Amino acid sequence: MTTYFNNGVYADKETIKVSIDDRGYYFGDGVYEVIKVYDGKLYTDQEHFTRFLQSAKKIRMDLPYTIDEFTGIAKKLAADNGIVEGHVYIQATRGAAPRMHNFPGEEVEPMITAYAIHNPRPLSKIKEGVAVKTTDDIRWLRCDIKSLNLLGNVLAKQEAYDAGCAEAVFVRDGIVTEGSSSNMFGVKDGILYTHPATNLILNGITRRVILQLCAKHSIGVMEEPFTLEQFKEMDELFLTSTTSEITPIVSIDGKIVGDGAPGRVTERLQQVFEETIHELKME
Ligand SMILES: Cc1ncc(COP(=O)(O)O)c(CN[C@@H]2CONC2=O)c1O
Repeated sequence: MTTYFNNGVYADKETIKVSIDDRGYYFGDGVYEVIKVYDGKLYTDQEHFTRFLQSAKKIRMDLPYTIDEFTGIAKKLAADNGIVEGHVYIQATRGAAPRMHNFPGEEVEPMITAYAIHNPRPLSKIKEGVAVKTTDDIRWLRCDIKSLNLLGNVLAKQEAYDAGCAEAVFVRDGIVTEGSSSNMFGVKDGILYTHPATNLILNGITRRVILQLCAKHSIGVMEEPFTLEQFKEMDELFLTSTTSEITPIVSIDGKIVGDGAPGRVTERLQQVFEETIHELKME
């Protein structure tokens, strides 16, 4: 599998050597993106690479390429590896230097790696829905940065898996924020609710597509905080992410959501989301 490694080197993954002094390895000092590939084409790549540069800037790291240059790297990886349905993973760390918390000298360049892999759409989960488990949101207060600092997310996801659930729902001071690797949505009386895009959540690209689709199809939206109690009383729940698309939630902490099947508004959004994928394929 060809992999992108600093300065345009495309090599077999097994041949790439990353320094043990890399700050991503020491501190999680870096940022990342996951870009979906449908029918061999990148989906919402401009939005992902815009966020990639924004995340880097938020941690005071300058990346050496433009959005279009990153898009070119991702397209080449998808093409070189013959990816039809999958995703491109890309990350940038602050580079390799002797371990010290403060930033290394300017001679140390960011270390960028990327690869493209097959990853079929989770169609059964999208159709049937998943169970989720709540957990305290004990993460730092810059969840808006798509950083490599994912220990809080990893522990939450494992806690959900240990309980036989697919995702963890973070609750901070009684308010539902997001999932360990997804955004959270609820539907009550036909109105869509989701946490506002603040420092407490990642402003997901899929989340943005959903809100655009709601505006286009006249589905009311309330981007305001809601309590876990309110979340559990919603008629429908679903989660979104690049890899999960729109996945219905059929139970939360063992409590059945609605009638236990994906809701009407959820399925409508899945339908119009599917149309955006079809439009990409027709380009
Ligand atoms: C904490 C968190 N919130 C929300 C999202 C949804 O964002 P997107 O809609 O932009 O994907 C993700 C996606 N995380 C990526 C998506 O797939 N795997 C990941 O780690 C995430 O990690």
